[in-house]
Amino acid sequence: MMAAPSSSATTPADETETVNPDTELSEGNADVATLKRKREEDTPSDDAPVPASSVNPLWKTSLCSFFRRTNGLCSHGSECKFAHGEEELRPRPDNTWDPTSERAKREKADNEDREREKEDKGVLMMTEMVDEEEGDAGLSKCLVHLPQKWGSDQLRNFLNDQGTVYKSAKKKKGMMVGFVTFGDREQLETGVKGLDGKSIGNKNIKIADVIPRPFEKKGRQENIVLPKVQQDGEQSGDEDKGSNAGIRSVRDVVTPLAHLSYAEQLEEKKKSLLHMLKKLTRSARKACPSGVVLPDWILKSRERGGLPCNLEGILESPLIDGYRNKCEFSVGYSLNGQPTVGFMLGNYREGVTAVEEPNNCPNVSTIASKYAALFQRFLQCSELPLWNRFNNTGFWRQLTVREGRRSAEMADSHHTENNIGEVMLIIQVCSAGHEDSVVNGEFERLAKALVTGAAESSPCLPLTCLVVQDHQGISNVAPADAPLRSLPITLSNNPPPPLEASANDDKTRIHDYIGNHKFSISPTAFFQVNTLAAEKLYSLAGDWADLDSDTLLFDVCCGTGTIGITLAHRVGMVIGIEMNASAVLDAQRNAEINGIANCKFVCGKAEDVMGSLLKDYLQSLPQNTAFVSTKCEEEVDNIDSCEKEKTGIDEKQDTENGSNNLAGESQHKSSLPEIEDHKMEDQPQNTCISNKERTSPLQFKKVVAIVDPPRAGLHPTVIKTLRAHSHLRKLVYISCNPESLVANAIELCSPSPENGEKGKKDNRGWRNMSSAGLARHRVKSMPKSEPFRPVKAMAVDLFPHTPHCELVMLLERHHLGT
Ligand SMILES: C[S@@+](CC[C@H](N)C(=O)[O-])C[C@H]1O[C@@H](n2cnc3c(N)ncnc32)[C@H](O)[C@@H]1O
Repeated sequence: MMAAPSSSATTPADETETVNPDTELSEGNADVATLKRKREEDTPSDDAPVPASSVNPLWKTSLCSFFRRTNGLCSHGSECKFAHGEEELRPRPDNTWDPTSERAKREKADNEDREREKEDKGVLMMTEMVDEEEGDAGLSKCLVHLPQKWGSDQLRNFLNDQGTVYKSAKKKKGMMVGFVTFGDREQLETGVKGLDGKSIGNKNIKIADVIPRPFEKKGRQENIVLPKVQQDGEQSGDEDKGSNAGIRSVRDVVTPLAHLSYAEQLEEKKKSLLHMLKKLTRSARKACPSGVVLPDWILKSRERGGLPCNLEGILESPLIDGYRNKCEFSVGYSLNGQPTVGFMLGNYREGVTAVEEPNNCPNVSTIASKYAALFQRFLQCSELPLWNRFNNTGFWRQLTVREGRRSAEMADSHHTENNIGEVMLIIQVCSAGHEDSVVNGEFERLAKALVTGAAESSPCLPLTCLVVQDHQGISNVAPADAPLRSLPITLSNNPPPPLEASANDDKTRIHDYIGNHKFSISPTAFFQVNTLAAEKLYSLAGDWADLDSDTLLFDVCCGTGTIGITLAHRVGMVIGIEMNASAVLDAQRNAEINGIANCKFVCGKAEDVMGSLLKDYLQSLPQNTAFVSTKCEEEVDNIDSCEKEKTGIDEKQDTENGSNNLAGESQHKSSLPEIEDHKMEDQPQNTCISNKERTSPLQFKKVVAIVDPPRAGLHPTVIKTLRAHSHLRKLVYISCNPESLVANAIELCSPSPENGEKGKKDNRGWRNMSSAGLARHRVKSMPKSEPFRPVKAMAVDLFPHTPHCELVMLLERHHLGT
């Protein structure tokens, strides 16, 4: 199931939008009810032809209750619209089955089994929290589902309240697990019996084994021989096998769909997208203010089995294996205690810190795996320590491998690895507290090891630039302005040139191609991780945006300018908006190297600049006064604090959510590029426009926006701005997180209240709301404006073997004056 990673963590019981096959079918069930009401009127007469299944998509998609109750005596016989028995039953348009059917029940049970299996396996390994002196790890247990805000004191209080006898107990705030060591086996058995299943809040405690790992001794790593894993308190006989027992493999964690054929993976993704889309209809129906007529698209959703618009399909990824052009490899210890470069086996919150090699993850390219192995070999004899997530100390943190393809003319269709022409390696470290001379020495040795390893590899590996990122934060997600320095790449035995204190812009970039367009990419700029599939995505967005030379295209969250630049020849002008300063510089450079003159890129947060840009560029167009009032535009600026805060939280979740840290995207704080005299006088300080003069407003017949926000979705201010500007009739929404698309679409597509009703000031409950619940709440204070309507949706699979998928939705408003 493709649940967005953050949903379960933030969705409380009272606001649940969880996917329940029964409630999911409620729209469909409404259709069935209508069918049942009509069955008498529609009873086909002898000479009337039987309605063909093609006429009604719900034909025989529900079991006939008369047939079932009367043991086959339904008077409509074979002409009955309802299925007489399981054999006649057809799947519903959304690919689900009548929930009362055996098939649906079996599917549900299978899903539950799978979920349970996942839960059972989702535990744990670490001894950092179990002291050496406490001795026998066999006497330690891990308590799962504890409140994250608890520290060790609260855990001990809880154990004392329960009358549990133990030797020591530890817990770190922020984790949902704690560790208890018992004095002897009897204490352990009694303790486990008393604690297992005990509820705290709405969670039941689960007891898991602790799988010991090496721990740190006074800053120096020390590997200890691993005790055998405990199975029901017994020691297993095989150390190597034992240490991995019950733990999901890195392949399962990073690419959980890899066990399915590609066709099956697409089917899974489609199913989960259909569930998500139906949530949009349900939520928009709920959000519709009382006394306001439901929009047509909601009323007609019944004909589509509850969908807000048709899901037209799912475009396949041209490459299914090794497609990622960017991999972020963690540095840490494997289950066997070896310094390892790869992926974490779970997330820190759940107490998992073990890292395993990426070799079995089919989405990782051979080149990336080889670089991970080279770096790993280097770390095994480095003088400096690996980063320790428990006490936030250490030096080596992360390796990012970014690849750029050669142009299409040079492509080798048989050996896709041969198409990689450039590679950038970014090594993240935390230099604080380490001596410069030692650090510089290690960097020189590292550069040599990587350059030599790449040259000796067969075939040899491309290596274009080597960059060090210095980051002191707790999570590996560094801000865009974290210091970068370039390491020289030299193969000769001559002494290398001195290390450069800062990354020289020209030396720290790689290039990739989308169609015939060449893109220059700097270390922290976003670039879609599956270039060939992104090409399909952008061209679909362009087709749906219905562009022509009279179109002004807003490319919102434009990154390195990929969407605007690839579509520039189809429009009059492109305005790109992006908050990451180096991505904006890349975008400018990219327009130049592709000889494109009709693109402008603005550096700033969309929520800060969108309103004034729309005003500037649209001011000479005739206003559609039916829907825009000055008041409405003014109101856009008044975001209440709840929205601001919530957005901040979403962004944080976003960055911390990359549980398998194959993040294609990180949230960056913008730092300004050095472009002089380009600040727009009426813009907030942190924004600038990339061209020399401010272009005077031009007359464009059409204004279209393509938005491609990060996982958290669009800021509420951007949504209000888009709604407030009635010239904007068409909006193509590209989303890497269907859950936030749904939340944003609720706000974009729900009618605004008649009397400009204000949202309640008391927003204390927002923290516990789902994103859809929050969106419904915001609709209440939406300034009076014409809503969009969902016209069609299409998925593009950029992430084979994982549950993720891009979703594109076309939103429109009626034509001016209608
Ligand atoms: C999913 S990426 C899309 C980038 C680009 N459209 C592409 O396909 O390469 C989202 C981009 O939005 C940028 N971003 C995130 N929050 C933003 C904000 N509030 N305003 C403007 N840009 C933002 C990120 O830096 C990132 O480049």
